[in-house]
Amino acid sequence: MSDEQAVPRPGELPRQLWRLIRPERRRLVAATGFLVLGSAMGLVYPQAIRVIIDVALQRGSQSWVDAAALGMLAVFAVQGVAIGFRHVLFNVAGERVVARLRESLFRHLLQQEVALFDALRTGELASRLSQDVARLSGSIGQNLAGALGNVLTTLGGLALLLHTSPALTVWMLAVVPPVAFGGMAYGRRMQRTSREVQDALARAQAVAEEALVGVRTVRSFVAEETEARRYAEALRHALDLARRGAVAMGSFMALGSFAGFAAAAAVLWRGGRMVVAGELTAGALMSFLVYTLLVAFSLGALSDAWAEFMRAAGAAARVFELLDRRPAMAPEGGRVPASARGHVHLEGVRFTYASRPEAEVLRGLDLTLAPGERVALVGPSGSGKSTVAALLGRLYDPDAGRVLLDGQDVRDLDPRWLRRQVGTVSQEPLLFSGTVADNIRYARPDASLEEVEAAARAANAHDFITRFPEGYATRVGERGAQLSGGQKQRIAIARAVLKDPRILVLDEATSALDAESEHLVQEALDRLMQGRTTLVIAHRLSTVRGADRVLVLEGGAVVQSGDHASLLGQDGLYRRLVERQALAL
Ligand SMILES: Nc1ncnc2c1ncn2[C@@H]1O[C@H](COP(=O)(O)OP(=O)(O)OP(=O)(O)O)[C@@H](O)[C@H]1O
Repeated sequence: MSDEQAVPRPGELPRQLWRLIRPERRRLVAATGFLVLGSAMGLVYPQAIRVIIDVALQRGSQSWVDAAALGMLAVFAVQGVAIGFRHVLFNVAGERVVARLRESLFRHLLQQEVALFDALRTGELASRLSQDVARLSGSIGQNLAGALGNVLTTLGGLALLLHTSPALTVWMLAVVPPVAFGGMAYGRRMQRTSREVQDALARAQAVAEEALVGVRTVRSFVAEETEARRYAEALRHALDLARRGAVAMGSFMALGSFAGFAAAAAVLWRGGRMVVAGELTAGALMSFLVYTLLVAFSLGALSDAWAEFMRAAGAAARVFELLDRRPAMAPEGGRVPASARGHVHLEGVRFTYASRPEAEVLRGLDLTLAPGERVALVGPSGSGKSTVAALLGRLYDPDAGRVLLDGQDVRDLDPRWLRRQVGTVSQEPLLFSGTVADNIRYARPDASLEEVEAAARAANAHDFITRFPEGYATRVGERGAQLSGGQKQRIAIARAVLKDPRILVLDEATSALDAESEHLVQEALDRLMQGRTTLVIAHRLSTVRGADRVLVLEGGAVVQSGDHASLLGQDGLYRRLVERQALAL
């Protein structure tokens, strides 16, 4: 999804935006009031200049000068207050809209089917949450306010110019706007050049980083000189671009400054002649010049704001596209049986990951788990074991065939209810930053501390948790970084105990724990499996020995089934796997 190309469908964006902005309408109306007031004050003060020059100076009256100056001060004071309120109100409204947008986007993202996350890069999703939304926030808050102010100043300024002298206004309009727009267009080109320089520098940095991170490899291949040359080359490219940019900028500054002052001189020349001819007062000419500057700056700022709006529209389109997306798998709704017995049946299941359409993973898989039965799934790497587990929790739907729980197609059941019946303990359990208790409670946020402790006891985790100085309130660090592998696993088991599902999917850890830890984890798992239908993706001989039945998976289908002893007696894949000590590796 490339930048700046996604353009919203007409009519769509305003409606979606309005829904988000609506709650801020009072604040925005007040902000607009202050905006109008501020802009009006900006347009009033040149009148004071006119009064000072035309009336006060000609009459030689000190008191008129004083009055005009005081009047100007009052105008600036009001303008200052208006600018302050405008800024606060627009920004707060903008930030509130953006927070609302971020929240609903995040909520909506979490509702999407898992397959979407396989296809999209996480970085891209995170960038929508942060950068795209931030770009929108800039537009809604400051930019919109600024642009509106500039429109008002331009229109008001033009009206006052026409009022002061229509003839001079026509003259001014022929000279000033082309210079203002020309300057802005050029400025944007300069921005592009400076972005190119940034990109070139970033590429040079990537070269340096690669070499520094891999300094051991560089050293052992005596490639220091090669790397230095690569870096120098990348730098030279950036330097070339920067030099060209500097020359362009220099000529722009020369030309721009000349054009700007020449335009002012042209207006002054024409106006001066009118003053000499008695068609205009000196004060009117001065205020005319000030209005001209105001209009020129506002026009320039407007064309900048326009460019920013176009970028924001692109960002908005990407954000709203996601916000509009309906999950391919409804997140809730469907039958809610009173209880589950735990009979699982997969019938002729075929499945291909949408993100990998060329490789069919499951090819007509049949599998039955009786209530309370403990079944081990083994097979070579990539044979689809984890995929079977994912289908049980309905993270994906099969392309053909059915997954049945107690004889009912899982697609007819409420997914939230279904997922409460299926508990998973994976190889590398993911803990969230927070306390130990928070992590165990993840299964049931309303569980009492007693229940959390009971679950931890059942998972052989209570002892090590209470040995921490802060016990259950110990923070585990991001992704549980402050815990050992065995501790993380036991917390994950405690989580599953608390969830108390009818069906259990265990993905046995491949990385070996030390014997003591291994024993504690195994004991906890045995306790957890009691009375539950269990599917273990097995990696250890001890696990398959303890299973009621072993299923051997190959090429996306069950090729052998039976208990350990009988399978070992057959000349087949199972025996080869056991001989190679590679049940599932
Ligand atoms: N999210 C995904 N998107 C696309 N392809 C996937 C995805 N997950 C797994 N696959 C592919 O599907 C096939 C089966 O993967 P699966 O993880 O089910 O195998 P496995 O038997 O559990 O393997 P292992 O023992 O190595 O964990 C593999 O070829 C894998 O590359």
